[in-house]
Amino acid sequence: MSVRISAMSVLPPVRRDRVIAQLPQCFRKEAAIHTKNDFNNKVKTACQEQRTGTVGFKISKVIVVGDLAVGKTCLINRFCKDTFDKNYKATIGVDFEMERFEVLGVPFSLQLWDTAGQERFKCIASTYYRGAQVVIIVFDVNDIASLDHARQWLEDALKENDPTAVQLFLVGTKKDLSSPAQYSQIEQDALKLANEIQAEYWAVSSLTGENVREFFFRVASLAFETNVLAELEKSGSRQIGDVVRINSNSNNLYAASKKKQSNCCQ
Ligand SMILES: Nc1nc2c(ncn2[C@@H]2O[C@H](COP(=O)(O)OP(=O)(O)OP(=O)(O)O)[C@@H](O)[C@H]2O)c(=O)[nH]1
Ligand SMILES: [Mg+2]
Repeated sequence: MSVRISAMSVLPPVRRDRVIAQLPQCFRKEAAIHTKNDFNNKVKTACQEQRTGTVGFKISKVIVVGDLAVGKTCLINRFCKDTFDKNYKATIGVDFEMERFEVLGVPFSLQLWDTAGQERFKCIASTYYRGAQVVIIVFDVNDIASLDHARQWLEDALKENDPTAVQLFLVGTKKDLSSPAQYSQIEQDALKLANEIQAEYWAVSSLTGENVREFFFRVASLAFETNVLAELEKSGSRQIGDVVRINSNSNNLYAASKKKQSNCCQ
């Protein structure tokens, strides 16, 4: 508790437009990590009671992969800087941005790794895949080949990570460039793939900003939820018992700690 207060006083406050009080909804119910309307009850209670352990200091690593020029950098720049550059500048290797959120009153950070899609930079970029909690596979909704390559990007990203621990998103970009008819055709294929690889599907436009903020809020919220649940599982009953003791009577705590000490010397 005291650590949390001092960390909060050192860091600047989280931007007002990065405060998440409610679970943002998925884009398509047919391809979502889950379709619940609200945060998990255990997570909500833990946040209210400030029992989120180390989650408030955690930085979750997010890697953004996909073919060259599909719009990975523009997607990150639209969200983090609210800018859009119509000129293509290839990412060389990797870049990263930090984004701080506050979810259900708890600070939470995402480290967004923007990787190169160009083949010649791929081997540098792939050395940064390790330790990702979230993998975002980006394709261009006007380029079916970039969707076909999504599986390969996924395979490469998962080589460096525990597949069961990664949250996956499949994101179609440049929605502004496609007609509704063209779009709905590629969306069928994208939804099918998203289901096969168990990814949550989104379609966005970094030019207009459509769905960009909603998407990243969803990523932050789901990553946060997973982290809190993992923390609760890890801490189990021992820490919860300790908190009860602290709250009920500080003398008891002293007695308990003395007892613990004597036990451990035996
Ligand atoms: N119309 C439109 N153009 C976009 C959009 N997103 C990106 N672009 C354009 O697509 C081109 C490539 O965008 P980038 O974000 O640099 O692509 P990238 O995936 O980062 O490419 P690499 O770094 O080489 O892997 C640029 O010219 C962008 O302006 C979008 O939503 N709409
Ligand atoms: Mg780029």
